Amino acid sequence: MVLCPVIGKLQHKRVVLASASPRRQEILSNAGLRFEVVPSRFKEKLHKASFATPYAYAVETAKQKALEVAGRMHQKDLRAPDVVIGADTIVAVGAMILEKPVDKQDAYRMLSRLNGKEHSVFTGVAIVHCCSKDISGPGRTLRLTLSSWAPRAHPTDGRLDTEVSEFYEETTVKFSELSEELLWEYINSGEPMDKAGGYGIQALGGMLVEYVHGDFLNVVGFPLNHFCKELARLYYPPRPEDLRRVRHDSIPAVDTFENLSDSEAGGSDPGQSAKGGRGGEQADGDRSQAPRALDAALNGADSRPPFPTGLLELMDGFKASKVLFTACKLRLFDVLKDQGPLQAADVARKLSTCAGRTEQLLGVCAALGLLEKTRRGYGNTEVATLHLVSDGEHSLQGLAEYNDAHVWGVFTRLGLAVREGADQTRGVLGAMEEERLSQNRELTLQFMRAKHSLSKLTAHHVATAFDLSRFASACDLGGCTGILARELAQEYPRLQVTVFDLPEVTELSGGFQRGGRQTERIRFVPGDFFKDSLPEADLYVLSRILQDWPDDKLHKLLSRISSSCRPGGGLLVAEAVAEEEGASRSPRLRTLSAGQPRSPDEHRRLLQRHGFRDVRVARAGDLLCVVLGTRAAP
Ligand SMILES: Cc1cn([C@@H]2O[C@H](COP(=O)(O)OP(=O)(O)OP(=O)(O)O)[C@@H](O)[C@H]2O)c(=O)[nH]c1=O
Repeated sequence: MVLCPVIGKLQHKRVVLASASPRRQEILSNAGLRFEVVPSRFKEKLHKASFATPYAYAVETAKQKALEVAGRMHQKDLRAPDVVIGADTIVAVGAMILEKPVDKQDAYRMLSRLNGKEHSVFTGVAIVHCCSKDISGPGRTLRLTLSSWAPRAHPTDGRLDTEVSEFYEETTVKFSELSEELLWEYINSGEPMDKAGGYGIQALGGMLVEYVHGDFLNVVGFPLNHFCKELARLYYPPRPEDLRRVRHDSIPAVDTFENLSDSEAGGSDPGQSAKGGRGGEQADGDRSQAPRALDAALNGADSRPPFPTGLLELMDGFKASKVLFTACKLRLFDVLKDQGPLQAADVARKLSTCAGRTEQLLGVCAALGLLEKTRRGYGNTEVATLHLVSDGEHSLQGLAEYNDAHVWGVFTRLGLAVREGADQTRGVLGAMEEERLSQNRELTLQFMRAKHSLSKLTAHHVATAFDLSRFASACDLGGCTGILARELAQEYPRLQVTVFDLPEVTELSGGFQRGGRQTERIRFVPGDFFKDSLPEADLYVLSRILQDWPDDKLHKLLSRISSSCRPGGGLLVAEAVAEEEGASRSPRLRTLSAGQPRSPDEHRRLLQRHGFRDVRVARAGDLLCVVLGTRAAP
């Protein structure tokens, strides 16, 4: 059987399938693989929003399922299996990921989303090669860095070293237009309940399907063909002379995009190179993932270090940001919102851009989960519709524009900042400082749009982190466009809110106001909180202000607020979350301003130092920590 030699490579190894899926077990058994079944106990609760693409989520889930079983078996019987296979199948429609329905209503919700639509089924697969090594034993113990920071088992008398090979497969499926009656009849059959997306293509669910493009078994739950190719690559790696130039596809297809930047646009559709999954391409440059490399490395026959996948992702990261910024600047998402889906050539025509390079850009955006590609062309995904269309309620277009126009330049001067220690924002935004915002209206507006879009994400969390109903008036220092003021006025019907900010900001804030009753309780007062008297208020608010100032300025501002605040008054501070004190600072690079994120305890001590007591700390989403202190009697 053509695949036997490949499957045969595993015949003399202890293979475990870390899956309770009867379909997966059947597919692998039918292919002649001998294995034990040890269902994984990994809870499939990874934070979906933290993955750039649906398939990245499936691959990571598959990996964690397999590593959990490998670690548990290593602990239990001190001899981990040789190979553990994990898999995770998800259905993706737009940027929405559909897993197994929790109940019939959920199944109905899923099937309704899929009804009459084309969607993708991704199965992520992880092949974990294990090697238990007795750390007290003789010989060389080589700690191999995992290609991903996977949890290690807590060895009793040996360390479990693992090498993870991972990939995903995508299959496109289209449902016919289905009646409510048929959907409920299918749901009441019970078949949907243990299947991603709420359907089983291999059974009754087959009746719902109009067409399938790609590997059918991948939909059922295990991409056998890709799995065998992966085994072939691992156990029969190409000879050096066969090796193509190593391509790092940590940012799918950006590499292709870059290659084409120096030649007439054309070439392969980057979206396709991303479809094959990372294992196929990554592994070409990733030979150290092959088990032979692990054996050789452990026996000293080969001292090459493990492939630095994570590091390459870090090196490539800037390309993805620049692709996003370019797409935003071209208003790509606006065009697709109004006229999508569109074929690449039509997009190029509407944007008056080069057809070939536009196609590359679209492919990369699709690979990054910003666009979805169907037979009818490219359309916005859910996240693009929500956050990248310029007039959307939750648009982050302003932030992208500002980062591209200004912050990007700041980071090009990072070396100077590190060498000279100066705050390099002056180098790029210096124009803003020296010539003052008032003489640079466009720059001010870009800054305000960026701050407006970012503040919109957290304004409600900040306004509701504590019960502020005891205050009758609030002053939002540096309140910019008044987005937080709106939330405060909306949340606390009797609160009067003053937004206090530089004259060149308050004169432009009108453009950001939307109507509504609460605006009657909001006023904008121009001024400089370092120089001018602060408006009277029961509660002073600082949202994303302190972290942008050096300590001397920060203490000056807090001292001025403390003097203006009457006993019993409050100070509400909302700032970027930093790691706990002493840990490495949040890896999110700041805009090189002179301030830095502080831990909740550092904020607490800061307020106490300036006369505030009963200091409480809360979290506002993933981004901010909120601190509220009460002014003590002097
Ligand atoms: C789209 C589709 C999915 N499935 C099954 O859906 C489950 C996905 O869930 P999972 O979390 O990946 O796997 P599991 O079943 O929970 O097992 P485990 O690996 O232990 O998590 C798997 O069963 C698949 O076959 C079908 O049988 N037919 C289909 O058309």
